[in-house]
Amino acid sequence: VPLLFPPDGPRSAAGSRLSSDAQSGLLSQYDLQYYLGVRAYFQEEWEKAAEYLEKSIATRQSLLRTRRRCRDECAAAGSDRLHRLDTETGSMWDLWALDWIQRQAECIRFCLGRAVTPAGQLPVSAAIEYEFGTRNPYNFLQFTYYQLGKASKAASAAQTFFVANPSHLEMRNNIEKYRRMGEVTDDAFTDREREPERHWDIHDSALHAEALSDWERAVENWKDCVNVTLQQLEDCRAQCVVSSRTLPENSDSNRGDGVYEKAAALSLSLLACQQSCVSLVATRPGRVSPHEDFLPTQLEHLHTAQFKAGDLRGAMQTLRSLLLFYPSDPGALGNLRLYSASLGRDAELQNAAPSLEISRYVNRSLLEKKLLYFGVENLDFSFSDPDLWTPEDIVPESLRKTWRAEKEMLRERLNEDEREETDDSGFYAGGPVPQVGVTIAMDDRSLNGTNRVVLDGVLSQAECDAMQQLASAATLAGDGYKGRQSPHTPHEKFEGLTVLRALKFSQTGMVNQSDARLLHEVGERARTLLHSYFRSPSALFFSFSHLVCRSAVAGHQEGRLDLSHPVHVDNCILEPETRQCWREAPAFTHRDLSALLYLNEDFEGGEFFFTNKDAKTVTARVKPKCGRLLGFSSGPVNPHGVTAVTSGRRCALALWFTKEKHHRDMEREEAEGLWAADGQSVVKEKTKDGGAAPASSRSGRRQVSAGRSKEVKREIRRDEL
Ligand SMILES: O=C(O)CCC(=O)C(=O)O
Ligand SMILES: [Fe+2]
Repeated sequence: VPLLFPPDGPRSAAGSRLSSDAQSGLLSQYDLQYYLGVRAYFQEEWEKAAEYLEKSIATRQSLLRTRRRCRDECAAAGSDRLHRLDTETGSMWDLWALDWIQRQAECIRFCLGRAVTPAGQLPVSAAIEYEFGTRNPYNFLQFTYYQLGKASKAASAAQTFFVANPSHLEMRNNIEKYRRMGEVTDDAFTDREREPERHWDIHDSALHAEALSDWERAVENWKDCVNVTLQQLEDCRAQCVVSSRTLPENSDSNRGDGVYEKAAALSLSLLACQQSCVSLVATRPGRVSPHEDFLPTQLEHLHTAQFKAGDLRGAMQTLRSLLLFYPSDPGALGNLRLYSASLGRDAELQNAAPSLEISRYVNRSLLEKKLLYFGVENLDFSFSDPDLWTPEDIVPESLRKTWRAEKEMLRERLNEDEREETDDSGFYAGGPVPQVGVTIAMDDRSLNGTNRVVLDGVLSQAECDAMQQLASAATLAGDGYKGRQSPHTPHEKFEGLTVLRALKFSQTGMVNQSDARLLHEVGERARTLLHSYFRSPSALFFSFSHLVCRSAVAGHQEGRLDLSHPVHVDNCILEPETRQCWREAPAFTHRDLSALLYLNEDFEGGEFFFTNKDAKTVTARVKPKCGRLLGFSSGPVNPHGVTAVTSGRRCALALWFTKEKHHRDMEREEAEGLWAADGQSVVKEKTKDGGAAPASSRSGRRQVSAGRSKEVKREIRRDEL
């Protein structure tokens, strides 16, 4: 967000610029609208935030459509100059070429000028492109609509964001919450960005039809999929040609490139942009890697479906299209021979030509690649080819050699990164454990990682029983706290109880006051132990904690393959494909230390495990049991998950700590305040670093009558919804 400063300074100027744009009826700067929306959001001016965020989305969509239209309208501009290129010789050739480009550019500029303001035609920053590419505007909109009480709109924004960010656990929780709201119907959960991704729906229907052996429908779906994919490619390519771009910078200013070198660099960068559409269109929202060989693979499927459906002519035509990508593919050639033999002398069938669209597509792509590889070899241009089918003879041998060497180096570097991984949390595991009876059961070495620990003996059996009892009592008490379906899996129920909620139950007599106090106190105990063991240089504040149980849903366990808690990192959004972890809102980025204090072992499954950043390779496992405290730094060095709980109920106190005071858990403080107001000592005392140390007393036997308790105003917090 800090990158989104408006280009023209003060707010009033920006606002008035936009309103005069609106009067002109032209499309204005969507990045400026977005900036105003985000700023209103942080100022909690929800109406205004919704207005500007929606405007920015709509303006961007119109702009993309306008560019495509202008490209189509101007496709023929100046083409009479092109004909001269074939006939003219000598020094006039380049002038005709420049003239042709000039005509095209003029046509496009004029076309855009009729629909878009001059500022709206300028390129937006990479940060804005990233925001829209990851659908972050819908993240802001979700919360904005929630604040405005527009639950259906919020649900749709949540869904739209989630489709592109499927590992975002908080948004998943939000969607679950919207689903439980009576006023939100199923069709509210629409993906608002579906249109430019509709080839995926068709793709999936085609696969579905195949699975059902419904070959007629599969043929229709695959044909449709190929066509829509080609259209999406055109839409994407149009954006390269028509949107303004900055001239490629001289990498070396002394080289003194002239106008021709600049022109070459610019047109090569346009070609590279157009080529990159292959990857963009083949990448599902929310995924990082494209489907490899997307178009040829669709043709393979289409061919099989046509054959199965008895459409030999169609199958033959599709094979010929496929051979344009892979001219010497032995499977395709073999099939072609087979068809020829069985079709006999039916001339019409034998001559089934490849699809015109595919043949145009392949030819154009080959021409572009030739130019690009020329640039790579001779002009220091860098280009990464998105296709697997590129024939070898298009790539100069010298390049192929360099690539092989680079690939090798990259592989080595990746291995090194894995080994040299460090944790920037500031923790330094290995400090003393200041409690009698507590032992270090596993450390960094035995847990195969950085800043991880397992301490045993933190709770007595009686304490574990009391806490489990508390979980059961709170479940029985109802009042909004019913075991609900887990946000992570449909095969388990999930119950969570915070200290404040336990206190309020105790005030109405539904749970024991002493148990509510115990819940608070064992959290403090865990905090002290971990603060000391991890030698935290700063204070550790509670960020959030709850008593949480996961129960297997009987009759739903057969052949289960999912996890109780999918692999994740607590303070960032893990992207296993790239091994990156995005420390960005609204992940709980302020969490520094995570802990689980386990209460029981009488269940099946439910094992905790750490993985590498690939989210696959398990590096250590921890089996829960009463009094076992697992602590680890919340950052990217510690991806983790929980295996399926297939029978029984698994309970733990989950705790997250932060080093930043302003992120401390206000709810917990509220509970402490209520206890203090009732004349009970708060079970903590301030230490010099601002943190809290546990007191020895486990007081609080007195039952408070329901009538006397003060009602606590509690709002849904941003991280809860
Ligand atoms: O329950 C556990 O063992 C781990 C839970 C967890 O990773 C989480 O809630 O973030
Ligand atoms: Fe976690």
